[in-house]
Amino acid sequence: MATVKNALSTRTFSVLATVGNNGNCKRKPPHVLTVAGSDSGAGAGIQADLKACGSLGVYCSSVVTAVTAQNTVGVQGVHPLPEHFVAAQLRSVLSDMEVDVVKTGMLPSIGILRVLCESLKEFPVQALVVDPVMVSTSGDVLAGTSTLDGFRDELLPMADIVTPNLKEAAALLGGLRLETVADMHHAARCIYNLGPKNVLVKGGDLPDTSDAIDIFFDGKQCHEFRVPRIKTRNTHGTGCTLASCIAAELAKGSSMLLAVQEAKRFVEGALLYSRDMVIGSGPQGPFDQLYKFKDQAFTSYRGEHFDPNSLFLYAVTDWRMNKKWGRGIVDAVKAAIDGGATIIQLREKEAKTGDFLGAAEACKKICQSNHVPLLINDRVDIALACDADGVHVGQSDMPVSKVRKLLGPNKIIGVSCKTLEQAERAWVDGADYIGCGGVFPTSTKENNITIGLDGLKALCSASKLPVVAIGGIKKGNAGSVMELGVPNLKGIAVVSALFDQQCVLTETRCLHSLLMDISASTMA
Ligand SMILES: Cc1ncc(COP(=O)(O)OP(=O)(O)O)c(N)n1
Ligand SMILES: Cc1nc(C(=O)O)sc1CCOP(=O)(O)O
Ligand SMILES: [Mg+2]
Repeated sequence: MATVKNALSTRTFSVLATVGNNGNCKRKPPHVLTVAGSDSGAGAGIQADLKACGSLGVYCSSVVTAVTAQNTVGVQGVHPLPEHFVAAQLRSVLSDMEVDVVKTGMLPSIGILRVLCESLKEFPVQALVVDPVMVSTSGDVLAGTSTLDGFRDELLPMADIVTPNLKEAAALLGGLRLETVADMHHAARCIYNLGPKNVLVKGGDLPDTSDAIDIFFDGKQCHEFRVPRIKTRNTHGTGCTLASCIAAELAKGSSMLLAVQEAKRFVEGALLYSRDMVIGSGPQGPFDQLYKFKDQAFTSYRGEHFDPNSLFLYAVTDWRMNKKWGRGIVDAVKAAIDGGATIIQLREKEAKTGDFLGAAEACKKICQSNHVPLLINDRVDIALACDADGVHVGQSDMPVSKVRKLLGPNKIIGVSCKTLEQAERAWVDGADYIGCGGVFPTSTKENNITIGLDGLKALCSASKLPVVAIGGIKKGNAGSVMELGVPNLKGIAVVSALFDQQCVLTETRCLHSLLMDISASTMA
């Protein structure tokens, strides 16, 4: 199984800037066209696609292939549109509107499927995402057997990714039994042989698993995505939403693997937010694809207020060390920033409240003028009083959910985690990043448990949040941490390596340039 390279995630948005007649700069937003059925209940189909793409900041046009009558009980009726009118819609949009990515959902007849293939040949797009909708999550059949042949022989060979659930994967493979994760790996490879460039087999229906497991195969490597299953009745439309999000991320310029990861994060977030929502009386409810607009606090970590790259060189102050070397906290912070620290945490365990606040206010000014975020360790009151950028808490400090309530959606919250359960909780509770350690033994924090490089690696691989490594890290071993190359590991947090030293400026400069060299060589 492959590890995901910790690529710098700056996205190249598909934005075409042109100068209009009046001299104004015009902007072409990333554009997904969904070709799918209408769901009267608005949980799935065209309605889900529009909401998901809109939430991700992508323009979404729509070609309706069928109108369905459905609700939380099931599908009461399907009314396919005439082929010539599906063709007319496709021509209208594709000939005029500079579509980046086409995403397909319900294609209710082989005729409609062929009309789509012809249109795509006439108007090629950057990527084609095929959600081979055949059976709804409620078990209702949405595409006949003739369409199955069309998927296999005509549409899949054109697809950049196909995203079958277990039933659809089984149908595409002639009724193959898919009951285990090993079966899913096998299915992903077999479907790949039908012609798509990438395959995502979704294991949401896999029996006897507490995790939701998906298998992604890009023709070379199989990636296994495992997340704890979210217990909710509101899962109608997950397939449509996932495929739309993949399409939206591709339209924004993501690589396929990152698009899939981001799409999965979006769906998980939406399910979590909507898990207790009650709409309709049937067995399967919709979830809220617009959740990001509803509860800022819930989704704060995805907001604009935090750039995970700021974790690159994270300086954590220590009152005793600064005293030992005869300098004040404000001078120490200034030197760390001048040397290249990308984020500062004031960890002043022994300071009196008044002194701490005074120092925090002075540091805030320096940090602000250097565009470096300032966090406060443990003390939410001090953070509020000095309007710091955020707070770092541990497992025995104030819980993240409470800190979020107090600080609001636009502040940064970091939380220390040593286990995968803690990391999952951090995400659910709305933290922005995880501090993971002790990577090595440290004398700065008493009785700290060392989890080692292996513990760090396991946590980073499972985490949905960016991670900064901490504990005993210094020039001599920083390379071994960053060269792990694990997803989500964004930097190192250090105390004694900067502050238990004669010259904070020199030590910070030195560590910063070492980190730059490492990231240049790992990206090469
Ligand atoms: C970046 C970062 N990671 C971990 C910690 C430790 O926080 P905590 O577990 O609350 O321990 P104390 O720092 O409060 O002793 C941290 N401070 N920063
Ligand atoms: C504050 C802190 N937290 C840790 C954790 O494992 O969560 S280790 C640690 C101390 C880090 O100091 P130094 O860089 O001097 O080893
Ligand atoms: Mg603490």
